[in-house]
Amino acid sequence: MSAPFGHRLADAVAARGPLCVGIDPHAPLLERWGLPDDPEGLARFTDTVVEALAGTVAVLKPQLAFYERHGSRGLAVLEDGVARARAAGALVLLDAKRGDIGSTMDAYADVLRPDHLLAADALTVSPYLGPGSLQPAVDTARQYGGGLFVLARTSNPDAGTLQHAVVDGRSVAQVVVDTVRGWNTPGWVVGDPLPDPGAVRDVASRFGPATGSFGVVVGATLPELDVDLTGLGGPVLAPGLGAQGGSAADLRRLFGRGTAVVPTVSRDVLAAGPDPAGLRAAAERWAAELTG
Ligand SMILES: O=C(O)c1cc(=O)[nH]c(=O)n1[C@@H]1O[C@H](COP(=O)(O)O)[C@@H](O)[C@H]1O
Repeated sequence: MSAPFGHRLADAVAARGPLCVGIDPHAPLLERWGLPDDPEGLARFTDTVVEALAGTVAVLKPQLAFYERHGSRGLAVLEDGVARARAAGALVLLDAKRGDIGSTMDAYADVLRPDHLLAADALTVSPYLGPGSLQPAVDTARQYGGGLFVLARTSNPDAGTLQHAVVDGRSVAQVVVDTVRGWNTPGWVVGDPLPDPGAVRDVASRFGPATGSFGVVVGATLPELDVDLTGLGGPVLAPGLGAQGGSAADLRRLFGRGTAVVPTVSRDVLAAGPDPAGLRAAAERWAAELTG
């Protein structure tokens, strides 16, 4: 088994900085890069991004939807891109937002197994079927040293319609955060009393050490941080930067300078292609802003 994802992420962030770049080959971006909207165009786009960035950024986050729309040939492009990104030293977070009943979730989580054709380091998952439905993915992640990022407070404007709903005095988003805090606490399972936030000793940031393998997604677009991340013990993936309006200043406003935050940018970096130097410069600009 590889080392636990949380440890590998902390090492990657220490060596390369916290930036995650999303690989989102939208049809308009392919066109802008002068590429056809077909598997060949997809392959050239993916190769270019991987070659330009996999040796320098901590995490690459391919968005599965943009590969699936090209059918099996698109998935073959993704398999190749994921393998090459990992070989070049980037962690790969597969953005698939999976969520289903346990038996199906178990199959989705197979992507965290090293022998899977798409073998990724971590996976985004949706908790809509209830925190317990994600348990098979937690088990697979633990077994193979993988990670999960669970949607908690997403970056889209109407996300609060569901995520602010209150269940037994806690918002849905808070239930998600508390569950992930539990998964980062040894021995805890869904249904147990919630672990004390202070139980995870806070050494790296006010959100706890970034060494847990289970993280949450909290958008950089939120007007205010309306979930309590204290003692989370794992990373916070923060999308919504650039194209969705979020900025480095928003990240600082929402999260302070906690090292456990992994900011992720897709279009705002990818628009600088297809020149690899342009892509690298755009990623470096974001990295500088985020750490500045
Ligand atoms: O899980 C995600 O990555 C995610 C969660 C969220 O709340 N908002 C969000 O935009 N994302 C993803 O992050 C990427 C954002 O792309 P850009 O807006 O181009 O940076 C897309 O692939 C989204 O699917």
